[in-house]
Amino acid sequence: MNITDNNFEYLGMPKIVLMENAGKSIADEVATYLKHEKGIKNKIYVFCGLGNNGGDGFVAVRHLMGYCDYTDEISKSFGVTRFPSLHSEIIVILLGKEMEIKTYESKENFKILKNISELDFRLKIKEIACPNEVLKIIEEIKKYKKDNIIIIDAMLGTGIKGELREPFRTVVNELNNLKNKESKRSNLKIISVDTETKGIMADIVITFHKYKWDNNLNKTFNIDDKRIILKKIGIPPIAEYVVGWGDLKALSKINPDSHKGDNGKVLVVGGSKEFFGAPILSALACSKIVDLVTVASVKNTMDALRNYPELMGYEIEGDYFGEKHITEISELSKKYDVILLGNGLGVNKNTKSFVNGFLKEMETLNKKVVIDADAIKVIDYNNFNFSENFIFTPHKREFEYMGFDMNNIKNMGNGNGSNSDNINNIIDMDISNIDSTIVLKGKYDLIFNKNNIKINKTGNAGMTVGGTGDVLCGIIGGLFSKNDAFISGCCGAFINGYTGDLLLKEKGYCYTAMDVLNKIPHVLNIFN
Ligand SMILES: NC(=O)C1=CN([C@@H]2O[C@H](COP(=O)(O)OP(=O)(O)OC[C@H]3O[C@@H](n4cnc5c(N)ncnc54)[C@H](O)[C@@H]3O)[C@@H](O)[C@H]2O)[C@H](O)CC1
Ligand SMILES: [K+]
Repeated sequence: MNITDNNFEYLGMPKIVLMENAGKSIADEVATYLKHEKGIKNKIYVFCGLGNNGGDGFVAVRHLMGYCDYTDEISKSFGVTRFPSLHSEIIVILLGKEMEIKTYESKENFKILKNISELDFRLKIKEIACPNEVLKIIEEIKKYKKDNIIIIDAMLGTGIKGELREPFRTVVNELNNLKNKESKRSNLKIISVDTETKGIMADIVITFHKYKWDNNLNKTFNIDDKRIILKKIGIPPIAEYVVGWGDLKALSKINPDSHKGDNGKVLVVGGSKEFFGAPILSALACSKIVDLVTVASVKNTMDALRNYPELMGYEIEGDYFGEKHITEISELSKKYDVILLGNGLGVNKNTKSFVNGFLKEMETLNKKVVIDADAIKVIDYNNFNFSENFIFTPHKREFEYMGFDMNNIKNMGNGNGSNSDNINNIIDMDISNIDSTIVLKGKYDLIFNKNNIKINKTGNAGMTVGGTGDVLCGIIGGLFSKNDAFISGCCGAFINGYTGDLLLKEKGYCYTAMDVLNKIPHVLNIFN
């Protein structure tokens, strides 16, 4: 959920506008349950949490005030035509203190309510922290037998973690008891905002944008649950399919008081007599993210490695990787979290038998592997399992080596594709056996596996300079040491391209892969 919210902000839509749309949609629906009969009062109790679920509640209250303000005989008797009616009263119960409200958008909306409640006696605001204050409010609600009682649960939404803490737990228990005791009363409704706070028995749930969030188990309604009312709040479908800073914020954080090696150990398996630089570029990129990076390669690479004290080396005998290295490098790989395979490996029968044999071992060891460049070209795909621990980083030609057809990709980026939420409408071929994550590089990178798909729009034509593919592989490998494959692929593509965009502004198109590599810490810091 937060990933989409934040990525929508990345697309330029401020969260406070989303909250406004959400809160208004709540008020528009709740207004239909208000009673406008003589002698009947509407009493709306809005229980608000300290996160954005509570924020939605604040916005809903403000819009509800508009629905409660209608002229009536009392107003006329005051000789004014528009005086807030006495027929409705809204009581906001904040489950905590104002200064504990978490987000900017919630704080701002709470401030507005405070300003209104100073002038309009129909709006009361109570800040409660301990459970027994809740009991007094419940007793108060029980007294109003004839009034139309609407209870709005804006306590917790998709951000809930673990078991309910106080005073939320008492509120939920007491509201459920009230509901049970007064079950015959048609004039008492509990309406939940976005999701039911854990355990509450809501009559109605007004939820936003969609019925369930794949990456957030707090929201998994099914379509035929009659209590659910779905409200669109202005989030276009693409917001769920674009890689943005929401994805970066969801990355696991580097633990500040960690020890050497806690933040990832990566083994780079690449290089050959001719191409000894490629694995070093990947390794250097990776070393900006993890603690320990070792390059296993031929002598030429080892000689070049001497210029980079931050990298460790492991020399293999010969000019190319071959069958005889499978056991040795598989053994070595056990000490590492992630293996980067392919940069500068060379394409010949030796490297072919090494890559296929080595990947079988990696699959047996359940090792995370980023498979790039030459390794992609030499795999025997007829006898290959796309394991979920593998990330591929092909460009278009390598993608076709893998047995895919570029004509099946409707690239969302240049508008000739569909933005629907079904992978097959974007990639119309059977990828049900693709557990691996594929980062298909292009003007817009497409990152997908059989369950997920996202598009990355960072980057520019300057990225075609040699070596940026090796840098991308290193970034993804570094992230992969502490995150799962899909988010590592997405964020690696985003960081690589975003770095290139910054360099384009600074240097025009003539930046190099080393410039990108050296800019990575700066970009990581922006989004940390
Ligand atoms: N894109 C949309 O659909 C929009 C949804 N909005 C609303 O935002 C909430 C999610 O907000 P968030 O701040 O991430 O989380 P919550 O408000 O649900 O809760 C966080 C809040 O609660 C505290 N907390 C967490 N766990 C517990 C617990 N077990 N017991 C007590 N308290 C808990 C935590 O400390 C935080 O203070 C979504 O549901 C929508 O309602 C946007 O407003 C509009 C766009
Ligand atoms: K709720």
